[in-house]
Amino acid sequence: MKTYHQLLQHILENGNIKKDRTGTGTRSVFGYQMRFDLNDGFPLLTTKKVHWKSVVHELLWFVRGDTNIRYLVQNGVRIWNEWPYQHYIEANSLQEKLPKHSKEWKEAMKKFVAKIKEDEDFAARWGNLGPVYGKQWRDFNGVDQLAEVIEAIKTNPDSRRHIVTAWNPGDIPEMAKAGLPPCHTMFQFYVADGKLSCQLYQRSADTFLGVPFNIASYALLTHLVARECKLEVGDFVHTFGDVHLYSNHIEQAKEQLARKPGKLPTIRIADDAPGIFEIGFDDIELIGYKPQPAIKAPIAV
Ligand SMILES: Nc1nc(=O)c2c([nH]1)NC[C@@H]1CN(c3ccc(C(=O)N[C@@H](CCC(=O)O)C(=O)O)cc3)CN21
Ligand SMILES: O=c1ccn([C@H]2C[C@H](O)[C@@H](COP(=O)(O)O)O2)c(=O)[nH]1
Repeated sequence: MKTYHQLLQHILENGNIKKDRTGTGTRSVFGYQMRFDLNDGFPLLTTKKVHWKSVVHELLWFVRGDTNIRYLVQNGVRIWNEWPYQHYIEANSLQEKLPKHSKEWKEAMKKFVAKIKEDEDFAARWGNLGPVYGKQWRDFNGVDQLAEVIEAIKTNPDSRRHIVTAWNPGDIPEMAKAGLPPCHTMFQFYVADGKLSCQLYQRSADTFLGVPFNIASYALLTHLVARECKLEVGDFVHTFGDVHLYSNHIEQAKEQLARKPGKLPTIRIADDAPGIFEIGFDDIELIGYKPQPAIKAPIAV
């Protein structure tokens, strides 16, 4: 995963100092591309431990068209909790009582998450992120983009129109309320030599926390779609707009850069596993993942 290290290094050397929505501050560059041949192994970072379980559950949650964090919470995935929680705080005018990132804020978040898990009505009211990825992939103004793109890959592999877009302009204000406008904005598939490649355009990228998840997630999506279409896997191409390192991730990035990348793991999907729309967590096995220890970093909300 030298490719990812090169991106970290590139931002450290060339990043513009830039303010951002969260008030954290970033070093950022505009435009960058990485390419991973999925036949070289599964691109899950080895120079820090990435929470694989979250990657798989989040992707299955997108594929099933779900937008409520309840499924994630019930499966021990924490990565989307902050946004509906902050929306709950603001909708109930609790900002003064619970200032972002304070001790009280953190304590109250635990209670909020427990309630999402236990109380179905509360989850229905406060756990929804709005019409984010899952909704757009499966029902973009009535179009099941994921099902259609899979059908098109099977019937017309040479097409140059194998696109899924999460950027639905009319829905952006609704997404911004409790979630975020999509960061992984659109992706395209390409077939050559019996291999399926995928390219993602990511408009905004948190290089230290988000990108390792995004690479793994789209690599897994490519495997699942290839299996569905009886193709081998090709490349995953990751193209960026504003790709940044938050100012409170710089030391962590340097710590990671000092580590040497190890051998990549592989994945195996059970032969008797159902298709992409029914596949379960246990059907997907990660083999030989031996990462170096996790590196903690605060998330910008
Ligand atoms: N600022 C920001 N960065 C992101 O990457 C991001 C957002 N916001 N908002 C929406 C989603 C949520 N994603 C997230 C959120 C949290 C982590 C995170 O905290 N990761 C830690 C711990 C993971 C765990 O074990 O639960 C990590 O070390 O990777 C990663 C991706 C990606 N997205
Ligand atoms: O999958 C994801 C989702 C989000 N991010 C990051 C990119 C930015 O740091 C924030 C979003 O903030 P905006 O102001 O809406 O750009 O989340 C990511 O890297 N990957």
